Amino acid sequence: MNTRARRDYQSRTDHRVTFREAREAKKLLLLFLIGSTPSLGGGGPDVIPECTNDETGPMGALLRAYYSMASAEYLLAVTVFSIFLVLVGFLERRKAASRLPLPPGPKPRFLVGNSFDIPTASAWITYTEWGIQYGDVVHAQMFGKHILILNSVKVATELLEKRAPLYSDRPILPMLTLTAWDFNLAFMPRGNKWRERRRLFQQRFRRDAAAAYRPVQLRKIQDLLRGLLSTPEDFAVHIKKMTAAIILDTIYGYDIKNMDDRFVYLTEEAVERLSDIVLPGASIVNTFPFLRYLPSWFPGCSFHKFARDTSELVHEMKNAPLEFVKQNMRNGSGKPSVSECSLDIAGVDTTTATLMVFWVAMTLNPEVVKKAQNELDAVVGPGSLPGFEHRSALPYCEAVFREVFRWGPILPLGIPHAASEDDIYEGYFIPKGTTVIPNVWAMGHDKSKYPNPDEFNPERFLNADGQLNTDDHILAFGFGRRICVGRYAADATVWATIVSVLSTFDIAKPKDATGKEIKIEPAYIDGVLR
Ligand code: HEM
Repeated sequence: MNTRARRDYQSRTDHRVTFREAREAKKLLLLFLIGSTPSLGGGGPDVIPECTNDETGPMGALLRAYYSMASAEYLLAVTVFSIFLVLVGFLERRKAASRLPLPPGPKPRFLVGNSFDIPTASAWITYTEWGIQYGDVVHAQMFGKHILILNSVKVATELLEKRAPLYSDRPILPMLTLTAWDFNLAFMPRGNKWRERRRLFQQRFRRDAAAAYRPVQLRKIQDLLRGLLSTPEDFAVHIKKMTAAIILDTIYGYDIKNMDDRFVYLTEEAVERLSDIVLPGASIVNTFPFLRYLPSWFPGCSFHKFARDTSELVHEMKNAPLEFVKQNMRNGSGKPSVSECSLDIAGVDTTTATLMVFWVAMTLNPEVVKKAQNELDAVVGPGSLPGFEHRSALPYCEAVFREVFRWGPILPLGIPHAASEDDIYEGYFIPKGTTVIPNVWAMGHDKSKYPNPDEFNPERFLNADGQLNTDDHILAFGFGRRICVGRYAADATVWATIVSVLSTFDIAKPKDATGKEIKIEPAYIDGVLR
């Protein structure tokens, strides 16, 4: 054998060794991947032929090359295979999960689902009845879109709070974008923009920061009392002005002067339109998003005009305070700039609506007014207005405050959340994208917890000794990571207004010309806000 032939032979032999060992290594690698070897750190690299630095000659070089190639190949294979396994596992789980039943609910019809079962008015009553029939978690569908109704505090806590990362999104509603309402934090999908804005809001409205607004709140409440003294019949106007004034001052430093203020008008108008934008089934484009790309003359696409008009209104509403602040900037006040925060429905109209519920409740329950006034007289004394320092000494007034939120939640179906991933709850499948509606009305009208729930009865929050019980969770502020950011400020405004009004005024039914009381039938306007 000549030198060249020997080298070829040697080289072929080395290759044979390498291929054989490589085959062996691959076999072991496969065994490892299917679970025969203990672990990547233990079994994996150990099975590859050892290669030391002092190994010389072509065999050493080949083994070194092989070692590094095999390691890279090995790692790549492990990575690819692991990703593959994760994907298969995910798909398998999804397949298995989707084989699980959906939560119980009214039987859907072909294509339209439960579109005809979901009422456009007082839906919370129907949902509460479904709760009695089907259970705490009820499923419905509209043209293939899943809706989950949560009828008890237990399930709302389980899903919206304990599984908050899965249930902190909002449903995608094209109409919100078309009307420009999507600027509002309350309707923003979960994501960085929402997180950032919420964090800013929280900085200004968390419990201790909100306490700084008390002087503004008390000042505006005194304006309300003066207004009530001069024109008591305009109580609704005075309340609106007060809540708007508090929000505008605390968020924008905007000191509102009178009710004709364009900003208040714009806010009211824009909020009124929300029910035609966000309620399930309210707008066809929310059900069939492709319609947004069709022209307004196309049959069924008249929503375009409504959307255009509303978006002009919303833009003007957003810019009105900006214009004002430009002219009246209070430099160095430490308040957020307009570009950082945005006024939202949650601020003005929720507080106004809650105080209107209080007004109705007092008109219908004069004995509650009397009891609260007796407590105020005993604790604060005549001739003085109650302050926050009196709060803990006024358990009956606190019970009135809690009962207002329970008896007449102004967002009876909260603001819907959305599931950002598939989920399984008590053996039921909840698909990604499901709209999740907390039925706050049902929770506060649960007969087992609140007997005679339609009665306004503050005593349900008191123990036999007249002290407050532990039921202090105000469900009306929502749940989980989407819970109302303004709740501490709202809590203070509502409480201080209730006690200030009760300590200075009687609230009673109006009388006719003969002095007879006029009967009052409380009626709620259907909408996002009642
Ligand atoms: C009595 C008055 C109020 C009530 C009943 C109320 C109720 C609510 C409810 C039910 C939500 C949705 C919670 C959820 O999705 O689970 C919400 C969200 C919100 N509220 Fe309030 N709210 C009130 C006052 C306020 C005030 C005064 C402010 C601002 C200063 C405010 C700011 C917000 C904001 C920014 C959101 C959106 C939070 C988010 O989606 O991350 N609210 N509110």
